[in-house]
Amino acid sequence: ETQTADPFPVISPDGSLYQAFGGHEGLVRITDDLMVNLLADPRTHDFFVAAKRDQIKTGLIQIFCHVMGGGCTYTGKNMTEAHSQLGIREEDFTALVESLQKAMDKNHVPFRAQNRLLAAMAPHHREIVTGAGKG
Ligand code: HEM
Repeated sequence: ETQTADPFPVISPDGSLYQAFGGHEGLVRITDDLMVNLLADPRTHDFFVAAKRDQIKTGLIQIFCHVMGGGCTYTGKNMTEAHSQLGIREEDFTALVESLQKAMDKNHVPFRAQNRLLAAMAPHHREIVTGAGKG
C-alpha cells in the first residue's frame, strides 16, 4: 500500500501532550476561545467573520489532536487549498499565533506544551502565508 508523507507528523505518540491540553474537552475550549480572540482582534477579524468558523474549529481540533497523539484523523482541506486565496501576510500569521497563545494560557496549558504545538504548526507557515511581505 502506498503511503504519502503525513503533513502533520505525530509529535507525542504516547498522548502525553494531548493530556497536557486537556484531551478533547480541552481542545474544544481552546479552539472556542481562539475563535473569540480572532474575532475580537482587528488584525484578524475580517478573515474569520465571514468564514465557516465551526468547520475551521473542527479541523483545528482534528489536527491538534492528531499531532498530540490523541488518535484523531484530519478530514479537511490541505493547508494550501484552505489558505492560498486569502492573501494571508506574515503579520496575520503572527496575530493568529498570539490569539492561540492567549487561548492556551487561559486554559492553563503549560508553556512547554504550548511551544511544542506551535513548533509543530510552524512548518506550515509557507503554505499559509501568501500575501505581501511573505518570508
Ligand atoms: C498553522 C496555522 C493554521 C492552521 C493549522 C489552520 C487551519 C485551518 C483549517 C483546518 C481550516 C479549515 C479547512 C477546511 O475547511 O477544510 C482553515 C481555514 C481557514 N483559515 Fe486557517 N489555519 C492556520 C492559519 C491561518 C491564518 C494565519 C489565518 C488568517 C489570519 C487563517 C485563516 C483561515 C480562514 C479565513 C479559513 C477559512 C477559509 C474558507 O472558508 O475558505 N488560517 N484553517
